[in-house]
Amino acid sequence: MLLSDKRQDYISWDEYFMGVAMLSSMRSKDPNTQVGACIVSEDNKILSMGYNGFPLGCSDDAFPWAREGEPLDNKYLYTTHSELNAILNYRGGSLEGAKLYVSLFPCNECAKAIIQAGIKTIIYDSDKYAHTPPVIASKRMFDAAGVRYYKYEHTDRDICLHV
Ligand SMILES: O=c1[nH]c(=O)n([C@H]2C[C@H](O)[C@@H](COP(=O)(O)O)O2)cc1CO
Ligand SMILES: [Zn+2]
Repeated sequence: MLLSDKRQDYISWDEYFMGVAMLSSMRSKDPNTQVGACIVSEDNKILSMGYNGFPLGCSDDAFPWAREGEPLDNKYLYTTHSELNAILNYRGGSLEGAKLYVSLFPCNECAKAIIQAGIKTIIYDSDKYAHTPPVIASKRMFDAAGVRYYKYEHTDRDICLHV
């Protein structure tokens, strides 16, 4: 038998892909909630990434990032969610059978896109809106459609980037 000299403290697949999702979230201009997503093939290849932001051409300086106020004067009508951005950013064909790593549990609108895109597994971190109708509806649809979801398990490892 050959003795392997490989490193033992390499990061797991889940740490790797959730790390990429978290890094993507750092691109978000949303002052309150930054969300990142990373779509991965069944054989662990990264297919796409996304974060929450305004659509192309809609300047972060012209559109509002406020949470409150009149519907036309706050962010909710204008933001594209990280999961939808990750799906739309993929130009390579089918996402059938793919996995989605996301830093916040997907809302109902993203759930519809996720299901229709053929994504079959969700690995999420925060579920801070679990009690709200969009997330309750989302879980109801995932359960009906056979989309599996499980919470990311944090490890003790600190992953630092010094750039
Ligand atoms: O699944 C999601 N994905 C996603 O990208 N978002 C974005 C939209 C908003 O920019 C922000 C939520 O804002 P807030 O927490 O201030 O309500 O996160 C929100 C959700 C809701 O679950
Ligand atoms: Zn959403």
